[in-house]
Amino acid sequence: MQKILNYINGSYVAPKSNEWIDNYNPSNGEIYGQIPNSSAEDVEAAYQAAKAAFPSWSNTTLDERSRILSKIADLIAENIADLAYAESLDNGKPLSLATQIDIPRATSNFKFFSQAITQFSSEAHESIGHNAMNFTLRQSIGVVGCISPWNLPLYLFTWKIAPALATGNTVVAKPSEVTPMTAYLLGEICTKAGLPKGVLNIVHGLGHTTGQAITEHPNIKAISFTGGTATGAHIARTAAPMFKKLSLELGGKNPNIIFADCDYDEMLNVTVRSSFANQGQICLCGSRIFVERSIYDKFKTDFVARVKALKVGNPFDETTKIGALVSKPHLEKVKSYIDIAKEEGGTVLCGGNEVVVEGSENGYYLEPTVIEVQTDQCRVNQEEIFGPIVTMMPFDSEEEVLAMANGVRYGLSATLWTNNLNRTMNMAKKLEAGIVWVNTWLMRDLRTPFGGMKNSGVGREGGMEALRFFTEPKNICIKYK
Ligand SMILES: NC(=O)C1=CN([C@@H]2O[C@H](COP(=O)(O)OP(=O)(O)OC[C@H]3O[C@@H](n4cnc5c(N)ncnc54)[C@H](O)[C@@H]3O)[C@@H](O)[C@H]2O)C=CC1
Ligand SMILES: O=C(O)/C=C/C=C(\O)C(=O)O
Repeated sequence: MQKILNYINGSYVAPKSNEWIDNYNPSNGEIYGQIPNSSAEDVEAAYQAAKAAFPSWSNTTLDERSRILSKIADLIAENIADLAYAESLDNGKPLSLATQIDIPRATSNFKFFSQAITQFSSEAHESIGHNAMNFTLRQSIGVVGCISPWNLPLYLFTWKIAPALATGNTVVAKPSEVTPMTAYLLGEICTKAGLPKGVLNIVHGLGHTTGQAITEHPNIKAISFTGGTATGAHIARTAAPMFKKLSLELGGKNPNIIFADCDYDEMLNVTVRSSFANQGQICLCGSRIFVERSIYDKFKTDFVARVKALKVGNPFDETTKIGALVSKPHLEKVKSYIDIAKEEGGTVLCGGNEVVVEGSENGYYLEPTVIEVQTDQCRVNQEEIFGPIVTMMPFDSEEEVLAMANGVRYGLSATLWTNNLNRTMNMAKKLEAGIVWVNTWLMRDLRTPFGGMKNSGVGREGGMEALRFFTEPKNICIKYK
C-alpha cells in the first residue's frame, strides 16, 4: 500500500506523529493508500521552511521565477499520463476527463502565471501642483496559505499556487485529504524544475486540524481557499480577527436559463455537459435549469433522453461519461437530496438510483438524475448538492426567471441561452453572479476575474486579480523641490 509524504523544504517527509489517514479509491471503495495525518507541528515545520526561503525567492528576478514556473508547466505536460491516472484513481472522475481537462489546465495555470508576472505593473500618481510623486510598490506578502478541494484536485491546487509563487511569496499548501495524490506528485516535479527548497511546502491532512493550523497560524498572512461555503465561513471567522488577506471561492447553485430563441442543438449539447461534467461536482455546474414554457416539453423529452444515454461506469473505461462520486459520505449526502425532492413533491424524470458497476461493485456510482420541481423555493433548488442532480422547471417571462435565478443565497455563475442581444445585455447586468456565460459554459480565459457574489465567496482570482491578491500594495510619496 502506497504511503504518500509531506513535501517540506524540498524533501518528502513523514508526519511527525507518524499518524496516517486511509485513502480510498472511489471506483471500487477500497483503501489503496495512506496519507499523513499532519498536525500543527508539521504545519510549523512547513512554515519555517517557507519563512527561510522567502528572502531569496522574493528577490529572485522575474525572468528566473518565470523560467522555473514555465518548467513546472512543461513537466506537468510531460507527465500527463501518470498525473491523469493518479487523479482519476483518487477522485473517481473519468480518465478521459482528467487527461483532457484537469491536467492540461494545471499546465496552463503554471504557464499562464509564468507569463503574467512578467506583464504585472503598478501605478504612479503625480500630485500636480504639490511637487510630489506617488508610486505604488506591489510587494510579496511573505508566507501564504493555499487550501484546495477534491473536485478538481490538481487544477485548483495549481490555480492558487502558481500566482502565489509568481508574485514571490513562499507557500504552505494543503490539498484535500480526499484527493491528495497529484499534489503529492507535484512536489517531485517542482524539485526537478529547480524550484528552490522551502518555496513550496505541501502538507497533507484533515481540514479541522491541518487546514485549521494553516488558517490560524499567526505568521501566514494570506489565505486562498476553495471549497464549501460552511468551511469558508469558518475560515473567515478564524482569519478575520487576525486581519489576514482572504480569497474565498465557495459554493454555487447556478441557474441555466434557456430561451426559445436559442440555438437549440448547441444548447442541448452544452446543457448535458454543464449539468453532469465531473459527476456534477464543479461549483460552476448549472444545477437549476429554467426553460421558457414554449419549448419546455420538447426540451424535457430531448434532455431526459440524452441524460439516460450517459454511460455510468468505471473511470478507466474509455466509454464512461459519468464516473464515481468522490467518497461514500459524499454519495450519501447527494442521494439524500433525491428523497428530499420526492418529499417536496418533485418528480424524478430520470436517474435517482445507485449504479452497481460490474467488477467495481463497491464503487460510489449514481445515475445522472433530473428532477422536475414545482417551485424554485424547494430545498433541492436552493441548496448546493454538488453531484449529478439537476432540477428543471418552466418560466413565462424574463422578470419571473430573473427573480428565480437570483432567489438563492449563492451567486457564482449563470448561463443564458438566447440570441436576443437586448435581452442578453439587460439580463446579464441584472443576474447576481460573478460570471455570466451566454450561449456557452465554462469557457475560460485565465485573464478574466473569477469568483462569486453573495455566499459564493469573497474576492476574485484569475489574471491580474490573483497577482494583486498575492501582493501588498505600498504607496510611496516623494516630495521634491
Ligand atoms: N469548489 C466548491 O465549490 C466546492 C464545494 N464543496 C461543497 O462543500 C461540501 C463539503 O465538502 P468538503 O469536502 O467537506 O469540502 P471542504 O470545504 O470542507 O474542503 C475543502 C478544503 O478545505 C479544507 N478544510 C476543511 N475544514 C477546514 C478548516 N477548518 N480550516 C481549513 N481548511 C479546512 C479541507 O481539508 C479541504 O482541503 C460539498 O458537499 C460541496 O457541497 C466541496 C468542494 C469544493
Ligand atoms: O477556474 C476554473 O476554471 C474552475 C474553477 C472551479 C471551481 O473553483 C470549483 O469547482 O470549485
